[in-house]
This record gives sequence, C-alpha cells and structure tokens, in this order.
Amino acid sequence: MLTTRIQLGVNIDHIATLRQARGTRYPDPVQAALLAEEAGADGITLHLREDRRHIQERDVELIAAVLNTRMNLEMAVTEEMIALAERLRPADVCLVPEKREELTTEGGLDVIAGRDAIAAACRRLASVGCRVSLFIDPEPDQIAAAQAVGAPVIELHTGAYAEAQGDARGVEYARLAAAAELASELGLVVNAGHGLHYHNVEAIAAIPGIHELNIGHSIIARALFVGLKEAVVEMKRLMVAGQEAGLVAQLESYDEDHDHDH
Ligand SMILES: CC(=O)[C@@H](O)[C@H](O)COP(=O)(O)O
Ligand SMILES: NCC(=O)COP(=O)(O)O
Repeated sequence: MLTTRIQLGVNIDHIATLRQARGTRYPDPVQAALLAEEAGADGITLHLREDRRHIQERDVELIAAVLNTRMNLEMAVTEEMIALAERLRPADVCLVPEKREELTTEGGLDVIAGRDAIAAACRRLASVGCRVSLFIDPEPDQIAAAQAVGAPVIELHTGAYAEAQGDARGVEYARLAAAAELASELGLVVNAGHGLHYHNVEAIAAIPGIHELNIGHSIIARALFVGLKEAVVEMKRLMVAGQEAGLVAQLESYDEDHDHDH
C-alpha cells in the first residue's frame, strides 16, 4: 500500500473577510499565507468571488508572487476568472459554483449541466499549466462527468457531512467514502473540503485515497485564540493522525480477509 502524506491547503479567505468588514488594510491575507506556509501548510487556497466579498484581485496577484508552496485558486467558470487564471497561472485552479446571495458555497458544481463550458475551461487552464480541480458533491454521476470533461482532480464537498447530525452524519460519511473510492478507481486525484473543523476532520482524513484537505473558516477562527501558526500545526496533526488511523484500519481489514482465505 503506497500512500503519500495527506496535504493541507489553508484557505485564507476569512482573513480578508475581517479586513473587508472595516475597509482597512489589515489583516492582510498575504501575511497570513506566508505564516500558514511557515507553519506547515502544503498550499494556500483562496476564493476570488465575483462579488469580491473577501479576497480581492490584489490579494491573488501578491500571493501568486510571494508563495513558496502552491496556490489553489477557487473561482467560478466565467470568462473574467478564466482570463485571470491564464494570466497568473496558479498551480491549481478549483472550479466552484457561485451564487451571490449564498452565505457560503452551498453545493457542488453541476458538471453534467455545465459540461461544455467546464470542458472548455479545463482545456484552456491545462494549456497554461494549471491543474484543474472540480468542486463537486459526492455523487457518482458528477464524478464520472468530472473525468469525462478532462479534470485530473476533484474536491469533494464535505459541507453536508459537516452539517449532518446523528445518523445522517454516517450516511454522509459513507457517501464521501464511496465517492473517494470510485474517483480513485477512475484515476482522479481526490481532495475534500468545506466546513471541516478540529472535531470532524480526523474521520475525513482516514478515508482511503484522500490526497488533500482544504480548510479555512475553522483554522482562521481558531487562530484568533492560539495564533495562526499553532492553528495550522494543530489541524495538520489531526489530519495526519486521522490518515494513520485509516491506514491501520485498512491493514486490519486486509489481514482479516486473508485470514478467512486460509
Ligand atoms: C468553495 C469553498 O468551499 C470555499 O471557497 C469556501 O466556501 C470559503 O469561501 P466562502 O466562505 O466564501 O464560501
Ligand atoms: N474548498 C473548501 C475550502 O477551501 C475551505 O472551506 P471552509 O473550511 O472555509 O469551509
């Protein structure tokens, strides 16, 4: 079993949310990106929303210029955003659905309905060296469509899992695990994110095949009390512990299956 260590993409959107609340120059997401990297983030995620409610174009440009790791730019499938990504060429572009009235990203991208536009965006972005990820719900049809449009990566939307209570949480977890398995079988790199926090992340990190988690709101919130570096370190520690627990469980179930064979 060959597994690489799970990666953490720290989403710094909500540093910008705080800045925009007062129209000040602080706190600066550029400073946050560099601190998160120093603390062990494997990449920096930021979402340039069309309504510019948090991240601004200036943030994307400056962070692209100073980052030592990878930028994962989340954006809608629009001509304006594709042209920006073609100019700045972030290592990763994650295509997401957007609604101006939503509080946060409510669901995954409908790759089936938007097939032609998404396929064209994937081609354009790949031609300038960006690795394209599609932010989708854990649905088999959407995963198959993601592969069909030529995206090498998917990010499974974990919002429904994060919000679910009681038995529903187990149902959402099983959907994510099944989706990760199917996508891995299809040769896609499988990331996940949205709504993950210090109390629900370990189980997600334990899912076989999960390559990277993108986490923002909970890390920035925790940073208020322990500082950004400590908040990143703590999150990464939980993710690695979760991945290790998942690997042990996989080995145990492999051994059990083979004991039955003898
Ligand atoms: C696509 C996604 O999940 C992230 O962009 C996250 O939603 C943070 O940004 P918002 O809080 O603006 O949705
Ligand atoms: N794509 C998910 C992401 O970047 C972070 O989402 P959240 O942790 O802020 O909910």
